[in-house]
Amino acid sequence: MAWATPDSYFEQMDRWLEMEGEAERQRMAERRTRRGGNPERTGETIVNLRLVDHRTGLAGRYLLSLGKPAGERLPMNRLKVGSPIVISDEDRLDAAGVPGVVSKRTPTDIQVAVEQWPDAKRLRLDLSPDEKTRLRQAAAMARARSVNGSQARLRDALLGLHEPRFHEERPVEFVSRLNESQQEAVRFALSARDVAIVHGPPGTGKTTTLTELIVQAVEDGAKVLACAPSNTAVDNLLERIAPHSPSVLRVGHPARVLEQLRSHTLDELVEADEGTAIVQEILREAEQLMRGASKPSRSHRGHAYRSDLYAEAKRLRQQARLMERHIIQQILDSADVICTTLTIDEELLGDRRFDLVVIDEACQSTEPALWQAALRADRVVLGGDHCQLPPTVLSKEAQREGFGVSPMERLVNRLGGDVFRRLTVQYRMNGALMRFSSDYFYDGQLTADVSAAGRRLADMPGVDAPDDQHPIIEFWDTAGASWDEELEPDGESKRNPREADWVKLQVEQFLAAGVHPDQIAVIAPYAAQVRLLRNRLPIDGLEIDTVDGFQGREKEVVIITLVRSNRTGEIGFLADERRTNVALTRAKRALRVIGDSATLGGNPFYALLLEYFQQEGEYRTVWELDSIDF
Ligand SMILES: Nc1ncnc2c1ncn2[C@@H]1O[C@H](COP(=O)(O)OP(=O)(O)OP(=O)(O)O)[C@@H](O)[C@H]1O
Repeated sequence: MAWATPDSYFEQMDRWLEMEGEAERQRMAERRTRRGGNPERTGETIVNLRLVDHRTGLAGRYLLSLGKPAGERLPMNRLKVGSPIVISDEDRLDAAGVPGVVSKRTPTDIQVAVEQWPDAKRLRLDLSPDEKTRLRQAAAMARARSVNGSQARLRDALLGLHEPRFHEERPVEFVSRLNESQQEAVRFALSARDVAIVHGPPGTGKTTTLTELIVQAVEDGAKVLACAPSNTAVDNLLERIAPHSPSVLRVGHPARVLEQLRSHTLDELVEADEGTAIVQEILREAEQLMRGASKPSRSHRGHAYRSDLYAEAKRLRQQARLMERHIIQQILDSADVICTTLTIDEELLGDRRFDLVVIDEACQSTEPALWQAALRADRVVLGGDHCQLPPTVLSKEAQREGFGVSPMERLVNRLGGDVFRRLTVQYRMNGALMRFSSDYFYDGQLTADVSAAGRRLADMPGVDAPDDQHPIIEFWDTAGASWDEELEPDGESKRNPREADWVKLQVEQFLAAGVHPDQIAVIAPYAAQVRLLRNRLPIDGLEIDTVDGFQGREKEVVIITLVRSNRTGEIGFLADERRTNVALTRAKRALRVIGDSATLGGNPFYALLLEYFQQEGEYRTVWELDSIDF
């Protein structure tokens, strides 16, 4: 989509943002008032939680760890680190809950940061509409609308209103070993005067390339803001940058609590700062004064004395807060690279500007999410792949109108090759496994690096697989076998029990051959099928998830169940080819897919995919199985 002026663009975005807000609010209201059925089924609610532990975080927030009774595992849910939530009293759902943010997750516990103590025994968590983020995005867009000078030039370049401009490329001494297309992308991005894009198809080292770009920019003396839409993607970047640049700082909640990441978080750095001991001492003193003041006293003088103590305690608290703020600002000042999600804590970063903003996974960002980060420098580099998952949009109407198109996709479509460089060597898939995706999505430009090109299951230590020269690439067709899809009881999601039986058989075969459970991914497009499979295959280490859970990840073996099988050829959101592209490109050595060619084959994309399996791999039918009544 193209807009003729900044005003028309921002007016459209304000409208879509409002529609999205309305869709989120409606969804939460429906969830909270729905009676009967299992409220956890949506993945947006967890019920029957108890307080397991608590502590105090920065700026006096409470960090509450919540879990099920007897340490039961939490249900499959979409409450990720950084998600806004509401905690409510399970028995008083009509009362307004306490708002907060998820700050950590384990299989059995979920930690949330809140400013108020929730007063209840049985707690419920609901994913909440993200009003705060929306307000920040709307405010950033309002600013972007009225900027001038170099910022206006960048804005207009990001809107595609003028061609991107570049300096002459300069020679670069790379710190990592990069292939030719990666080197070219770094030189290109370093030469950008306003905007440049690094297009990274699956496994091509997009994050590796963006990391090199950041390291090079820092060597040139630049201050860099490194962002991504999700906490996990920010952590990925941070993990790569940290070994090269000690002064990299992570703000916000890290989703992965790795030791090497923790030492870069603002919380840890503040804690390690010498000044923090003094702040804590002052806070202790303030607390003592408060305690003294709250002791009962009858004398008249006592009353005045008490209010003096309160006033002094308040003064000390303010002093401590100021000192803490000063420490934080010093830490921010000394960082060469600051890593954060696109939802920027404006209070923390103030009007700090950078020489370069880098946004990884930029194709998972909506347009309004771009502007908080983009306005903080005159140069922006976006990295991503518009042929993989687009941003999530709830409002069906906004989606239909085009809200699901990320800024990166829009720019690539509008400006073409002038604005991006594509990485073309991939390090994940065996060459044959890669071919379909390369031909269909990437103009046949991908090649497999020698380290990956010949990867086979038989080469894995301890695995007893046929010593075939080919990787495993199989499509199992259920056409005519009546392995029909069904609607999950009390739900809207689809599942296919017979395909689930087949998946179980495949997993058992791979395990028997010596493949470790954590080397296998089972991918299903529908949450109901994921739930069914998780019940049937409770194997430690085996990951069963929807496509979204696997974006950016890889496994030795991937099993995909496509679920849809009906007489009308309806394929629902399988029609989004990019979703299937992600699923197909996670495997390094073995890929087995099950689906119904009669249902899928009417779609030209799946017709080509089936052809690929016939040519490159094996095309089998479930009629071959010893008994299809297993
Ligand atoms: N030039 C290179 N030489 C050797 N290995 C490389 C090179 N570039 C990337 N890799 C390897 O390829 C793998 C993928 O790299 P990276 O995670 O940077 O890719 P990505 O494109 O961000 O991945 P995704 O497909 O998940 O978005 C990593 O294991 C990385 O070490």
